[in-house]
Amino acid sequence: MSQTGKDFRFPEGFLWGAATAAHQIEGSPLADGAGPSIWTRFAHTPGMTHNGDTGDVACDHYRRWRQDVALMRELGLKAYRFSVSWSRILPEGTGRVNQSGLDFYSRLVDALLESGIEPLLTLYHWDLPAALDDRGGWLNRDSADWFAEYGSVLYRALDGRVKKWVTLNEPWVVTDGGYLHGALAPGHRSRYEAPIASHNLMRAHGAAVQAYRADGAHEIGLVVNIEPKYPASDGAEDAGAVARAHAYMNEQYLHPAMLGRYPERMREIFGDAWPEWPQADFELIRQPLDFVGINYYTRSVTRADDSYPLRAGAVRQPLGTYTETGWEVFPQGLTDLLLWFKDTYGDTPVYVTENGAAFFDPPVAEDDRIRDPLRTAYLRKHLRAIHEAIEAGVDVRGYMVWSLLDNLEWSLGYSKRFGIVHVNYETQQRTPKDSARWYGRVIASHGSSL
Ligand SMILES: CO[C@H](O)c1c[n+]2c([nH]1)[C@H](O)[C@@H](O)[C@H](O)[C@H]2CO
Repeated sequence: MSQTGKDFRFPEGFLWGAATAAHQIEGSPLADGAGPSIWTRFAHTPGMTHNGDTGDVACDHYRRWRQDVALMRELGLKAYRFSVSWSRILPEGTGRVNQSGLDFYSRLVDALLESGIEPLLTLYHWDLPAALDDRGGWLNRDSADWFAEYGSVLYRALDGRVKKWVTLNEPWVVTDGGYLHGALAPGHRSRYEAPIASHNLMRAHGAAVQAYRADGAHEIGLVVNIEPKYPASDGAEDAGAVARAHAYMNEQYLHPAMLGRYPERMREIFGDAWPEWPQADFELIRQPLDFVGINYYTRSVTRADDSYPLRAGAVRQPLGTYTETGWEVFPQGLTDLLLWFKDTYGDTPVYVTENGAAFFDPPVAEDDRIRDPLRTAYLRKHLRAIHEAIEAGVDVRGYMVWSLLDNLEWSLGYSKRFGIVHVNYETQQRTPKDSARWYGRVIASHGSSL
């Protein structure tokens, strides 16, 4: 029972876990026959990342994975969401399979299962093989076939031991960051390329799900980052800005995947840069899914502005609490989003596949503790927000905290720490923060102690 007297016990079978991604934690990007990814290239391009930080070492998880699985077990995790590095499996992106790469993930999965931890495997968490980028990457319509081929190699090797598969992590970030604004790999800045990359990502998602239905026998879904948009005023201009921002981030991916069409406003947003798509593409994209993963971090109070392409921007809240990445702490937004998802797309099961915060953490104290009360408070509030949505009828099946470990925060390098476990990057020492110990108690109590 929590201090409030309310019992926040979650449904039986609710899956409690933590999430990471290959490029952010593994290191050794070219070990044992692996090929380079677009992030290997991007991070080694001067000026692209904070301090020139790269994933060459990261959390050295490629070599320390046994220790990390033991840590997950000690913390009491029941699930672990991780991604596979495509270019470890297929160094050229297609064709030749690198058995050493398959063996790494096979050993990891077996260790998780032996520890009573369910693996959730993400096929694509942003690290496209560089060899495929050389062939046009997500701008090439063949990318759907490349991705389905890659998925099938993993399905055949791991399905059965892995029973929950994710095709893409956050196609919006891949497109907005990698093709429109250029802040993420491959660093393109084109309003014409962005819709093409985005559409091919969704075609690839559909092709990988189709391939799974042929090769796999368990569950597969899509992970999206969605963010509730609230108008800065009750004026018509801001209402229009909210509608555009909502369509661009939240509906642009879920509508084709769940409804087989784009939201009306995409052409308003991109104008002549928004192509006419063949109807057959929507039959490919809209594949029945076993679940949808929702990554939630913050909300956006939105007003009209002259930014491109949205003509909409976020308004900082003077009384808001903000994390180190500048995101407002707003747990109600998660409840609102989960209710919106159910109202818009129906009763497809949902996992909150990422939720967490970067705060400035103090150093390890003499008692070996790292006191991170702000992170614990953030996680508690968001878990309570999920509980509220479940009570309102949303079928939320699990929660993966972002992240298990402090790790490489993409272009921000190692400057932001999201982990419930601290990583000393000089020594690779892992130290569970207070939030990790607290989370373990929440899991053991099935949420009652929230
Ligand atoms: C824009 O926020 C997104 O929902 C989002 C936040 N995050 C993500 N997506 C990515 O999936 C992770 O790789 C990031 O490390 C993590 C923290 O930044």
